[in-house]
Amino acid sequence: MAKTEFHARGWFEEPKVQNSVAHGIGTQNMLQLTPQSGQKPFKKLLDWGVFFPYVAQVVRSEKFEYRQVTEIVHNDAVLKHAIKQAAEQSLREQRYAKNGHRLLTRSASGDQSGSAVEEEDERQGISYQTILRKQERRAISILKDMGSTLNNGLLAFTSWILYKLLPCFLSGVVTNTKQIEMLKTATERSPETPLIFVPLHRSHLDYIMVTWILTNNDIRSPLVAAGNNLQIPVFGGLLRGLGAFFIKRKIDPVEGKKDVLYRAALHLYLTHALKQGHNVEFFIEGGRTRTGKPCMPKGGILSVIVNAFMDGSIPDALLVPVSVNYERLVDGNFVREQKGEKKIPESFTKAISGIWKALRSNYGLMRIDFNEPYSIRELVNSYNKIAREDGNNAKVYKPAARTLQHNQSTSSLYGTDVVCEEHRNLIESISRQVVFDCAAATSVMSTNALAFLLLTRFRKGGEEQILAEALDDLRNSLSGTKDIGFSGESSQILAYACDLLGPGLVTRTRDEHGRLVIRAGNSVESFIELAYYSNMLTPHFALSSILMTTFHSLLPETESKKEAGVSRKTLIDAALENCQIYRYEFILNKPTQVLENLLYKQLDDLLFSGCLIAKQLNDDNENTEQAKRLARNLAECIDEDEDFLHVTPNDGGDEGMLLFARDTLQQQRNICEVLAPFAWTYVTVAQSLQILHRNSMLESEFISFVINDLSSKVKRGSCVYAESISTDSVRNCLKLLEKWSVIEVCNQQGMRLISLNTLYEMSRESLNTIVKKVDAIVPKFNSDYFNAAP
Ligand SMILES: O=P(O)(O)OC[C@H](O)CO
Repeated sequence: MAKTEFHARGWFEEPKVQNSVAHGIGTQNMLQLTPQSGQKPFKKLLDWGVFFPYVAQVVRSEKFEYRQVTEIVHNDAVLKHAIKQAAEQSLREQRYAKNGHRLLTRSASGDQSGSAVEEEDERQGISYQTILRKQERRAISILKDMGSTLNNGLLAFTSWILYKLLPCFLSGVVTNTKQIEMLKTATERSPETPLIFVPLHRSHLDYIMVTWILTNNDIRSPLVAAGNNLQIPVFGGLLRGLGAFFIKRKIDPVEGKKDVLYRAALHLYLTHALKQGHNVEFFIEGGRTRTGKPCMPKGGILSVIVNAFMDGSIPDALLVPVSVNYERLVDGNFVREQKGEKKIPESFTKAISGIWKALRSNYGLMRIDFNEPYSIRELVNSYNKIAREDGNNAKVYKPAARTLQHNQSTSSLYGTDVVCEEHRNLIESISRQVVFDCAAATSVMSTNALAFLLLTRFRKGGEEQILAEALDDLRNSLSGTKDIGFSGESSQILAYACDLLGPGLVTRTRDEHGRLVIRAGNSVESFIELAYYSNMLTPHFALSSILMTTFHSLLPETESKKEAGVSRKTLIDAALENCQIYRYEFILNKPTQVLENLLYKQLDDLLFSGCLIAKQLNDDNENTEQAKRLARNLAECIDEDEDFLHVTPNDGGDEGMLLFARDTLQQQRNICEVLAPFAWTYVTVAQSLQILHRNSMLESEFISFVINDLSSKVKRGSCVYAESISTDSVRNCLKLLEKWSVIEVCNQQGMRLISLNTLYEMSRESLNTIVKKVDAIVPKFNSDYFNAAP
């Protein structure tokens, strides 16, 4: 990719637009948008804003009152109670440290009076008052570290700087005009209801971009929950002034011991922020995705917000799922971490060198989508409705005023899974729904499409013309279901995306016949990085990939037996089992959707595309099948009601049989390829379990072992997917094995030790069953018929 020299742009220079593709219809490029500058018709000709558009934009954009919250929290009775709790906890610990069991035993049996205990404390030099004062000072310091200093001055100044700097490395910041209008309408309609922005987290740039976009569209900037790893000199202060409030990434420093004071401070900070009319933003996945696909949600912050609604602190809040995507990731890549190396912590020098590098490069378009907000009140009502109609004793959630919340120990926190037990299922459902919706609404960028084609259809590369036809097909198949973040002629899009990703990732060269050929770079690292871009599309094709792979694993190996086919019910049941294997890798359905129905719907699509053939039905059954297909499509349209439109086909006898389709073999293979790299990671983890036999291991060591094993398989060529080398997927598979009780994970002084559960320790056979179960998700391309594919 040609490097653009960094140069500060002049006062009247228009944003840089060269080397970019057109963004979708109905969208606007914020870099070219200064609605307050006076350039629009009907504004005064001699308006100074015409000459200083960016200054006019930031000076004239709407200013809001941003109330500081820390003082209010500090005076809250609940915090005072938590300080006392923390002091008592500390007192107990000090007594234990000095006296061990001696004092505790005596106190418990009551043979020592209160004053005697105090005397003993005095002898030991323990003073409750000193401890209390220490906890009071700690509370002040926690709030000082945490608190945001969001203010209009810094917002305006940063906004102006960004107008000048962003065009140096981004060709556009694209938003959807209607979505911005929708947010404005929502705030106008109910100004006292806070907006809770919930973006999927891709880059550190997300923090300031969401704020920048909202500020310049006259929407109140949110307080943003940020990990304290970003509390670095200069940048930490800047982020704080732009709305960041910092949260420890590990809430309880000592395992098994709750930091009651910290939890109370955070809980109160958020609740008071909402009560003071602040909008809030938090990243539901905790950190940035390392794989390009969404991570499993962490319920922490959401739990506090739902609690605030449940205890009547706020009448309602609107959750706004936000989808962010970059044509090229400004943060670089996560290849090191995927290969098992440790993350390099954020620092001032790392930030400066990152910014310097960014300014001298081109990252293409950034796209942001604000999706339809959900009212927490309505969400709670609809989950209650389902709970009541299911009639299965599921909990019904009711908001109820609470005067004083004494028990903060289960309140929830940034990037942790700790949620208020009372609402655990509700929080889990809402957070999965938010992540699902964010992922579904993320716009596909040119680089996502190119990487997806290269990894699933053209692993050895392909002629540009043929790739362009495949891109046309992909765009057609996505149309109506996913937003495409680019427009124009497919071969131009490919050339543009190749240029953007650069020759280290993708090469575009002429072959001996003068034809342009596009190939993925041939290093392991290139494939891992390309997978990041490709994985944006993976969840969209996950169900069909599971179905197709399952179908082939059920199909008898020999040519003659294959004609018999597979029954629909057998296929769906086996696919459902395989979906369970991916439970920590993908969110395949919303909590309100029935997975089985979605699989039947995908099955219809596979039949329609000719990837499967239904055994000829007699006329009556044909009509029944058609009616059921229609009903499934209807259920898909009104997915909230799918529970009531659960339609399964008649599976009796030959009529439910699905036959192997010889003509579309390549297409079937492409579909299977979508999840094949994940399957290889999973099966390698399962096979590696044997090293745990009579041998517990640090989780980190086990992960390194699996990554090394995968690397040598890739080197030997026994695994063709270099992108299977993925620490994230290894971790997800370990969670699954823990869930299945195959392994046990115990925490010893902050280190995670894993070992086999007794059954699997005792019986090799049981362990082999697990390997076999996981192996069912690996596409069997070695079968004769796959080799016969063109
Ligand atoms: O992706 P991580 O883990 O570096 O975390 C990013 C978060 O924004 C940290 O606050």
